[in-house]
Order: sequence, then structure tokens, then C-alpha cells
Amino acid sequence: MLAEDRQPAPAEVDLGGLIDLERYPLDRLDSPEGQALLARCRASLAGDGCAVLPSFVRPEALRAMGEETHRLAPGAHINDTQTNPYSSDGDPELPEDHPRNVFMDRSNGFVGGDLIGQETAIRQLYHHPAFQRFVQRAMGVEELHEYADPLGGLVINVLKPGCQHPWHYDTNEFVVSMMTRAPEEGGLFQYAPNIRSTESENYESVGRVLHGDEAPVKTLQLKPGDLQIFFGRYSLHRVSRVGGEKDRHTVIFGFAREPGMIARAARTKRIFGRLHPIHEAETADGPARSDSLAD
Ligand SMILES: O=C(O)CCC(=O)C(=O)O
Ligand SMILES: [Fe+2]
Repeated sequence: MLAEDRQPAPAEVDLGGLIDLERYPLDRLDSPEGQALLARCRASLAGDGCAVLPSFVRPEALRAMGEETHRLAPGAHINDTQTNPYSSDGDPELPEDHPRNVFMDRSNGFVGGDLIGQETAIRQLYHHPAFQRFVQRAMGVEELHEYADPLGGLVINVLKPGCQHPWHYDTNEFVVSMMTRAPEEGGLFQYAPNIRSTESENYESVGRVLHGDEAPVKTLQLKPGDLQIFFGRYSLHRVSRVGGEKDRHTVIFGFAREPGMIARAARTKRIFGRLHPIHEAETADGPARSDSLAD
């Protein structure tokens, strides 16, 4: 549910302390400037499924957020694995270089939301009604709800030096995220807009990208404090290998179009290395469940 419906009401947080309201008038979305901002976001999302809002948070808030993710990063569960772009098994019937058979190393760490305190600036932004209303309207959806999952709702994605998040699609429709700490080198967000569709996997083009074709690939120079809304179901994307000495941290703000979304226990265990009591109650015929994390 949106923060404004929650009981008890969240502490009143000063929106202007978090967000640059001159540039991003979240407090007056119905004004001409607000409408222009929404129109820009919708046009970007309609164009290639990605909208970036540079320097969305104010420098002081960003400093606090960077310190928070730095402090919390040691709590990340690191998941080292080999994966193809579909998080599936390979297919021995297909050629070795077929996208289904291209396995890449993935070494992501995730800090679960229950480790992220109520007082943190990242959580204040996540729960702020004006932020949620903005995301909802920028995406042009009727409803937007926080994930009901105590671990998967608000998450810090940690990529340590030498690690990468290889080419993949997201299992859910969209991700709202913000980098809080930049690596010294690499760690670039790259995507091939709408390279697949519901009609076609387009294995030929996907295979070319996996083997180094950069023609359909866009590279974003994301900076800490930039907000990103990304539709990752049809756009193959990755975070390139992190170089240098510093981690790359991204906060993922988990939202869904339906209420009550909770990740499945097996997936939660894999991603966070543990469960929350809410997952123990899972039943086989429970409601559709999802989360914001790429598998
Ligand atoms: O860390 C990022 O910038 C986004 C990573 C990503 O693609 C994902 O979490 O699905
Ligand atoms: Fe992704």
C-alpha cells in the first residue's frame, strides 16, 4: 500500500530536504513544471523503457545515503553463481554459443530491508507519499504499492570490485533504483532497448550482444543521486564489471502494481541467505508473489 494509507502514519519527513524540488517539483505535480517533468519521464519510458533523473536527491541527503549504504553493505548476502540471461538451465540440444548456453559469472550482494533502519534517508525517501505518487504518475499506472516483503521491499545492491551483474532480463516489469556509491571504474549500466518482445526472443541479436556486439547497446553514465526507472522485461541489460577499489552501491525501491506482494521462500533464501517469518507462512497455493530483484 502507499505510505499515505499506512498505520501509523510515517513521521513527517521534509521532502525538500531529500529532493531538489526546484528541478523536480514533486510537491506540485499538477503545475506546468510538474506536468512537464511527468511528460518527460513518460516519453523516455515509452521510447526505450528507461527514465533517468540526474541529481534527483540533494547533495546533503545523498551524502547521508552514501554513508548508510557504506555502513550497511557488510550485511549483504553475497551470491556467487553462473547464469545465462534467462536464469535457466542450458540446453544441450542447442549450439554452444546460443544465448541459452552462454553462462556468465554473477556476484551480487543484497542487503535485506529489515536491516535498513526507519531513520535512514533511503527509507525516508522510499516511504515518502510524494515520492511514491511521483513514481506512479511518471509510470502512468493506476496503482502502485510498496512491496509487502520485509526483506525485498527496500534493498541495497552491493557490487564489490571485480564483480559484475551480467546480461539478463528482470522477472518483474519495472525497477526503481538509485546509485548511492559509484565505483572507481566500470560498473556501467548497459542495455539493449526492447531487444526481445512477447512475440520473439530474438536470439540472433541477443547472441550478438552476448558475444560483444555493441551496436544496439546504450551505456548510461549514472552518478550517485540519479534516480532510474527501468522496464527490464524486454531490454537485455547488465552492470559491467566493477574495477578499482570501491564498491558500487544501488538502492532498489521495491514497488508493485498489486498489493501484498511477497517473494517466494526459495528465492528469498537464495537472494538473502535467510528468511523472514513472513516467508515461513508461505503456502503452495498462495497469491502470486514477486519482488524487484533479478533472479
Ligand atoms: O544495480 C543496478 O544498477 C541495476 C541492477 C539490475 O539490473 C537488477 O538489479 O536487476
Ligand atoms: Fe536487472
